Amino acid sequence: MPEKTPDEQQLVTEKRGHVLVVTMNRPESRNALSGAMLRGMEAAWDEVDADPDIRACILTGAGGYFCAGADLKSMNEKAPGDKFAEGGWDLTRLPALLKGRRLSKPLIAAVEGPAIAGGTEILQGTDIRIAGRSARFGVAEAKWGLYPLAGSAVRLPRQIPYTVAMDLLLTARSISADEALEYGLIGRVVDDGTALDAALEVAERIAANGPLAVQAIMRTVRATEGMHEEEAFRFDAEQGAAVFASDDAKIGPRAFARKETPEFTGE
Ligand SMILES: C[C@H]([C@H](O)CC(=O)SCCNC(=O)CCNC(=O)[C@H](O)C(C)(C)COP(=O)(O)OP(=O)(O)OC[C@H]1O[C@@H](n2cnc3c(N)ncnc32)[C@H](O)[C@@H]1OP(=O)(O)O)[C@H]1CC[C@H]2[C@@H]3CCC4=CC(=O)CC[C@]4(C)[C@H]3CC[C@]12C
Repeated sequence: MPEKTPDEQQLVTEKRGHVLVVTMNRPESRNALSGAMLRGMEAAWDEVDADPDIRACILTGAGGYFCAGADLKSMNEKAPGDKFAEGGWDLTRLPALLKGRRLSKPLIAAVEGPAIAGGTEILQGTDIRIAGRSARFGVAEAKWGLYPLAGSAVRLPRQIPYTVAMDLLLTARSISADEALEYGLIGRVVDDGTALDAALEVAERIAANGPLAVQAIMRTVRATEGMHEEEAFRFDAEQGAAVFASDDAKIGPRAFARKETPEFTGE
């Protein structure tokens, strides 16, 4: 394997069994997002979707920090506004930050330290969220005269109570992990330094389940968002029937009867 360039090292991936761990790696800048990091993230999501051996993935940050959003210092060299004005940008989609792109496998966030601005924005594209007790969350963009362009003005009020979402978006203040848990922005608070271990435990549990079942559940949840119940149940029925017709649906009940652990093939 050729050695990675410094740019490529800003986003590190590691496969642990059936789990891909994706690490934002600029700890000296609290893992602030660079163009190179975004390119790495997009490639990682492509790998997750394309590799049938990957059954779950984790997004985390190096050095005890999750992510401080866009690199504000580099915006003094060339502002995103100037970049965008050059053309070639479709701002309805930022696939690296999971705006306009949803993964086909479960994504778990393992948060330590700050998850601010873009950090809380990408969090909203994850499925299961675990944070160390000292983690902090917030959508700080307005504080700097910026806009949360990775989707928070749309997604946050759909994920947490309206008044809390508006408070966070408009005041740009940050909140603790306990508050984020109370509002349902995250699902679990653990001791500092153990978020990745807890995320790995969850990912391994998911990876041990029938992959066809897991991915069909993901598809149904995603595709039926905003659908009328009748239409949603039609989609749900198609997905469920396909899973019940699979080999995995025979392997599971057989293992139960034999008091064995099922070894799913994903077929
Ligand atoms: C549009 C999205 C997104 O919505 C926009 C944003 O995310 S705006 C970012 C706002 N961020 C913040 O408000 C966080 C600022 N930081 C802090 O508040 C604190 O640092 C902290 C709470 C995070 C941590 O506090 P600490 O006390 O622990 O540490 P501190 O001493 O403060 O910091 C330690 C050192 O780290 C440096 N640091 C911290 N944060 C940042 C930061 N955000 N940027 C740079 N450096 C940071 C700090 O200065 C210290 O360093 P010293 O040297 O020691 O002083 C956008 C999201 C992604 C964008 C795209 C990215 C790629 C692109 C590249 C381009 O060229 C074109 C545009 C684009 C595509 C770009 C477009 C916008 C986004 C999509």
